[in-house]
Amino acid sequence: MSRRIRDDILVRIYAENEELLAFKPSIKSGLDQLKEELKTPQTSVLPPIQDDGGPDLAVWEGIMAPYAQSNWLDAPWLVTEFYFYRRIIQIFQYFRTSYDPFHHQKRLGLEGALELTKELVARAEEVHKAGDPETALHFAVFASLWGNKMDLSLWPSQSDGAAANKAQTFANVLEASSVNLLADDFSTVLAHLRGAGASGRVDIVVDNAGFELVTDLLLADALLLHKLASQVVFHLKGHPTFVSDAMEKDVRDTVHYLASHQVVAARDRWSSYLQTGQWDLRAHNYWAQPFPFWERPDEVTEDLSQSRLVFVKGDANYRRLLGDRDWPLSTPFADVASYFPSPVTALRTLKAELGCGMAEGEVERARREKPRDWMVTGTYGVVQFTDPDV
Ligand SMILES: O=P(O)(O)OC[C@H]1O[C@](O)(CO)[C@@H](O)[C@@H]1O
Repeated sequence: MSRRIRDDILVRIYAENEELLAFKPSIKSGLDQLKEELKTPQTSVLPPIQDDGGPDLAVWEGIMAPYAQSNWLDAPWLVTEFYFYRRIIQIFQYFRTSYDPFHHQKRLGLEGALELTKELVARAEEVHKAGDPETALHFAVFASLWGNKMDLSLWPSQSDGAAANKAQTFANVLEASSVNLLADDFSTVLAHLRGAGASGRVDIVVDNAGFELVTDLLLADALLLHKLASQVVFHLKGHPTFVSDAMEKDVRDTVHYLASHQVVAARDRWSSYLQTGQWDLRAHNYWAQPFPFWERPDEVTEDLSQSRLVFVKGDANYRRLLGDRDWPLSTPFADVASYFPSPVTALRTLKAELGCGMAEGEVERARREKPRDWMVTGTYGVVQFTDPDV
């Protein structure tokens, strides 16, 4: 982990913020110090987050208190990953400047996926016109699930030349989706959304900006168009983290960018959803912290409990849903996630070695097909639902 952060993520941070670093030596030396720590992760004790004006400082003191003497390797992986990104924004003084060191990558992710996005939105429009809510939701849920395989932490943004490959890859991914599903509660999700008191509010705990975010917007669009929700609330990171994770401004930038690049749905519908509040964007620093989801500030619990269904996107959010624990893989999802304050659906491609709710036969199949890395490449996915009240 520390090597990937140092040799990949940190290298890109230097390169993509070169202009700023040239006249801000304090930021450069902060990055240099972090790089030094990561060269000797087994002996570098994790320094506390300093007062950088962040409203989350006391929370981070609490998070890091048990690890005051820990180094990069002996503190839990999830904690050090979130901590790394919190250190980065401390170095860049995000809370004083609003400077997003990952802006460039997020932008490349969006631009590099423009052709693919147009193709996908056009397909979604055809599906909507056909008028069948089940087909429309199916298309949108699986686009949103497999959109998570495109995240920038695994797929560095590339030039336009690679866009065709991405389009092809994504087409293949969608096609292969049913084969690569290790748990599929789609029909229960649909029944729930169509159930008593249909419509109302549906939430999405968002993961990455770029192409994945576009697929989440498609999901939110489908929910409204087919009257499966009357409002969609997006939960976004309060500050830059995990490279490409989406913040409120990334959603607005994305809709604006697509609207000005002839994506008609973005121009005609998505912009007005944002204006009317049918799409409601809510940012909280909690989403950028390593707590298991059963440890929540009261206001987050209160907020989520208003929802008819919360979609939880991506691998890092899924790890938090499971408390990053090593559950037996066949443990029913309901047994793990029944603490959630509302009905919940996880849309996750597997990128970390943990999981639940997967039948033994499916796990065996995946192990046979990709013995070395079936859990970490995003090849396999799950759609898992539970309603704690049922
Ligand atoms: O964007 P996602 O789906 O949350 O994936 C991020 C994942 O990448 C990693 O940082 C490395 O694989 C995992 O720790 C994390 O779960």
